[in-house]
Amino acid sequence: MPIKASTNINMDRAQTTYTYEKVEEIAKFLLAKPGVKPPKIGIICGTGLGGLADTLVDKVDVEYKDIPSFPISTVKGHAGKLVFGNIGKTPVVCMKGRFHMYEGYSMSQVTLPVRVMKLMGIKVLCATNAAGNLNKNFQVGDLMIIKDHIFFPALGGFNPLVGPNDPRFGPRFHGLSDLYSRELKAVAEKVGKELNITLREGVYAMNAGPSFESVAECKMMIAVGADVVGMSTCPEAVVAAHAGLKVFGMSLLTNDCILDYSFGPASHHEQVLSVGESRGDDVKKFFLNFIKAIPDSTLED
Ligand SMILES: O=P(O)(O)O[C@@H]1C[C@H](O)[C@@H](CO)O1
Ligand SMILES: Nc1nc2[nH]cnc2c(=O)[nH]1
Repeated sequence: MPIKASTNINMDRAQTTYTYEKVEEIAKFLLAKPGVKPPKIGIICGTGLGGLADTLVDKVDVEYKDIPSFPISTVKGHAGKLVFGNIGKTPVVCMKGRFHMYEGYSMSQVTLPVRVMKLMGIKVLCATNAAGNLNKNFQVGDLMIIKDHIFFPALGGFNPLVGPNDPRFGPRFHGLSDLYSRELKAVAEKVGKELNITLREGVYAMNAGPSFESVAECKMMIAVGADVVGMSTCPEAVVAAHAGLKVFGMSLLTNDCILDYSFGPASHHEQVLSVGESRGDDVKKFFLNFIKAIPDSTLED
């Protein structure tokens, strides 16, 4: 696909691009669409995992290109639309396609949808992703609950909260020691057991991408406590928690990271898509049941 120059892409570190009023305007634009109900849960579908959005009942699709000021998806496996609908009695919105730093989007662009979903009314953000496996006890195809993360770009200054802080989005300083909701993790564990789906738990590390990791980088990530590595999720999780949302994260392990120089060069994207396809049914089954198991009290103000 030819790449078109776009004014939509910039690499500013500061969170200056979208004011509260702009985010509110986008939220109101979406809520005014016929058939759209204020969602209680936002779900970000990772690479190859968009099938979950197709399972919603009473669906309304809105293409990113038709949403004012929204970025567009440029990656295979990310369809580029919001899908509103119901899971059981709960109104949800799925992002069928997310934005990544390596596409050239700023952190404010990557996380814009989270703030839009917050102003539309969500209380819980579920972020899914495809990730490379670093843990010798895990296997390709496993699902892993994210219990914590290592946000390498943020440690280097690319934190989505850099820049002037509007307190209507959240506080200036915000602790991350309980970033991934322990309450939602407990619900997920119970649902996994009931469905007989094995759920691993571990630490997700974010590499900005688009290069997959070198052997030395993989070894470094293992040494600092990462179980899997990907190219997303941390920015959205941080902005969601800053806004007071409960966050649940899940990785599908789509490939083993290469820890041995005897392997040739590997680019995993096609494998990522095919494992997403082959494990998609379990991901759908898990989320349909997980969303239904979230207590009403968790989705109240
Ligand atoms: O959007 P996610 O994090 O699921 O996508 C992963 C990271 C890259 O975008 C892509 C690599 O295949 O999959
Ligand atoms: N950084 C990174 N992201 C991925 N997404 C899916 N697999 C991988 C991987 O091995 N590394």
